[in-house]
Order: sequence, then C-alpha cells, then structure tokens
Amino acid sequence: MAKKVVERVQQLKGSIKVPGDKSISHRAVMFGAIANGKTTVEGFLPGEDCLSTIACFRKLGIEIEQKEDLVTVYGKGWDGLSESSDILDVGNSGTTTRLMLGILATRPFHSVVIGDASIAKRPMARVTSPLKQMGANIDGRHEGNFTPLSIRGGKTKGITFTSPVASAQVKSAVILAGLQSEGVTTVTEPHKSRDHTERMLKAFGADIQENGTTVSVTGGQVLQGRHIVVPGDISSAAFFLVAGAIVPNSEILMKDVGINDTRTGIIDVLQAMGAKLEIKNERVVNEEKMADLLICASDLTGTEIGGEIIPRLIDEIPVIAVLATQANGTTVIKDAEELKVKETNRIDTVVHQLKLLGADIEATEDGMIIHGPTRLHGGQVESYGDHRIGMAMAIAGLVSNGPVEIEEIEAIDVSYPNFFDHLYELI
Ligand SMILES: O=C(O)C1=C[C@@H](OP(=O)(O)O)[C@@H](O)[C@H](O)C1
Ligand SMILES: C=C(OP(=O)(O)O)C(=O)O
Repeated sequence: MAKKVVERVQQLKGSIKVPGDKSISHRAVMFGAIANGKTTVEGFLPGEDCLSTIACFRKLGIEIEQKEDLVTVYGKGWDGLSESSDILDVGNSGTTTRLMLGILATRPFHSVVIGDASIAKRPMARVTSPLKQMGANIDGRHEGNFTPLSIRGGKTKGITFTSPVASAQVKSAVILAGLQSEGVTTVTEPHKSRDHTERMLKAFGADIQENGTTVSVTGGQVLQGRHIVVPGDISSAAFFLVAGAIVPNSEILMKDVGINDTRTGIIDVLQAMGAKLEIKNERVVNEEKMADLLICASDLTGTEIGGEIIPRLIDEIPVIAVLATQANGTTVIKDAEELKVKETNRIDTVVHQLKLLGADIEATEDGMIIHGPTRLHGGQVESYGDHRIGMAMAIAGLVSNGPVEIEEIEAIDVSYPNFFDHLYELI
C-alpha cells in the first residue's frame, strides 16, 4: 500500500481543470447503456468508480469504448442488456451499486452484484426494499441489505415511495425502475438531493415530473442516446477551494466546474465563512450549469451547517472539517448522520484523523464540532481506503507545522486520479 507525505507550503498559485463529475459520468454510461443508439461522453471521469460502472455494463452485454475522458456507449435499448455469466463487481462504488440495481430490477434475468470490503458494509435495503415492493426478486445478506446481492428482475409495478433519507442514489434507483414499471412511480425525499438523474433522463427524452422534493415517472419509457459534456466535479474542486482559502497568499482558478444548485453547498459555506471566492463565466452546457471558480487566501470565521444544505455538500464534509480547523471560532456540523454510511464512517474517520494532527474537534451523534483556528502539528494518518479522507488529510498537510504522512493513498484514484499532479502544479 502506497503512502504519501505532504508538507506545509508557502502558497498555491495557478489554474487547474478538475476531472469530470463522478455522479454525471456514472449516469452518462448507464443511461447510454439503456438508451437506443449511440451515446458519446466528453469529460468523463476515468476514476476507479466510474470504470467499475463501465466494466459492469460491458458484462451486461453493452459495447463501450473508453479512452481517457472520451467514452462511446453503443446502447441497444432496455432489451439490449443481457444476463452476465460473471458477477458484476462494483468495486468501491455506492452509486454503481444502487443505480444499477434500479436498472436490473426490471430486467428479466439474474445478476449477482458484489463489491469491496467497504461496499459490503454499506446499507442497500434503502434501495432493495422499494425495488422489492415494485416486484423485483432480490436477496443477499441480512435479507438483501448487504452485498453480495442476487437480483432477478421482471415485471414490476409503480409505487409511491417516501424515502427516509435525502439520497440521490435511492431516488435514482426507484426512478430508473419506474421507467419500465406498470403505472406511475413517485419518490419523495425529506430534502432535495442532487438532481443529475432527472436532468439527464429528460435530455435522453424521458418525461419526468418534478414538484419540490417529489419526482414522478410513468412506465414504458424509452431513451434515446445523445452527446454528453461532463462538467468538472465540484466535489473534487472542493479540495482546492479549501486549500486556496487556508494556505496563505494563494490564488487558484478552477475552470469548467459544475455548479448545479443541488451541489453548491460548499460555495455557500465558503461564502458564509468569509472566503474570497468568485464565480466567473457562468453558463449552461447541456442541462447542467458550470462556471470558473477563483479562490484566494482568506480570513475565515466558523459557521453552522445543517438541514437542507447537508445533501448539497455531503461529500465535502471531510474537507470542510479541515477548513473549519483554520477558521476563527466554532463550526458546528449537524444533521449529517448519512456520513456514517459512506466509504467509511466519515464522522469517526474525520474526527479521529484530524485529532491525530492536533485539531480541536469532537464527534457528535449527527456531525461534529470544530474549534479554530489551530496550528496543526502534522503526524501519521490513514485514508482507511476512503478517497475523500485521503485527500482531506493531504489538504491538512499543506497548513501543518510538521509533515503529514498518509497511508493507503491509492484510495484517491476512486474519484480524483490526478489529484497530486494538480497539487504539485499549484505549489
Ligand atoms: O447519486 C450520486 O451520484 C451520489 C449521491 C450521494 O450519495 P447518497 O445518494 O447515498 O446520498 C453522494 O454521496 C455520492 O458520492 C454520489
Ligand atoms: C460516497 C461517495 O460515493 P459512492 O456512494 O458512489 O461510493 C463519495 O464519492 O464520496
């Protein structure tokens, strides 16, 4: 297992183009696979998670070409998917697992879905339970809550489902099954989660009804392949937004970053904390908003983060915790229980790792409380196989007195394979 040492730097300056959005890359491949005709994708994220999606849909009989960030999917419609003689390995990717189950729920064949040790601990009943209600046959450990899962899809019926969690993966799985189920399928969630599925399905020709936090689809819908331009991933940009704000004398420009309103909680938090952040050249490409983001070193103040903003920044919380260690005053993060069921229990891993570096941070039932500013002293930490923990620790290293040594750093290939290239370009 590889390790990396990150040391304090005087400044970060320059311009980078962060890799493609992970959520949109997954969807482009999956929707292309069930659509009729060719789908071309530009700006695809060649990270491990999205490569797992490609590998699974190849096993389901779809021809997919991929060269770096260019992908072509030769869709043959819903009936073009066929039973795989091999297991479908989702690797570390929750998005692949849950969205693919939504697609497989209406396919009249048998599939076995497995992933790595982290995936085996992540709750799947949140999707397998509504999909079973619709009529799919699913089994697995703990009655279908944990992988390995076996699924035999078939004739399904629309349901009206109220999700207990604001989760785009749950919403997307049920909507995808709804597209090929009898009648109407409706999903309501407690707060609005990312809406890339709704936007992209419409662009593929589907009729999707939206009303606040409720989404409805009627069954029997077919999709048409198309060209997709993937914006840069704001969840990846978040690491350098935080780095630019906390490393003195910094000025970083990030080009072509997706700024879909359901994803911009990190921008709201940086602005609330007093960061010098400019949103430039705002435009809409396909159905998604994008912009160039300029961040400069800033004097920061602690803030409160909770409620509807949580799904809009859920993956950014590890690096927001690093940001808070450098802000004046207290930052409280609450209503974020979902962190416990990510690649690691991110409340535990963030708090434990930042404490090792000298942060004044404590875990709560649904989040964490951080007092700043603290001069971190450095030390030895681990990613625990969680890409976002590995990158958050690297950003902490940039402002620590002593070096920060991070174990199992290869985990970051899941979402940001050229993270260190970008970091070194800016130093
Ligand atoms: O739909 C998606 O692409 C994602 C949804 C979120 O998960 P949940 O749906 O579990 O909140 C997020 O954490 C994940 O990184 C990607
Ligand atoms: C939680 C994440 O992804 P997934 O659920 O797809 O594994 C993430 O990227 O932080």
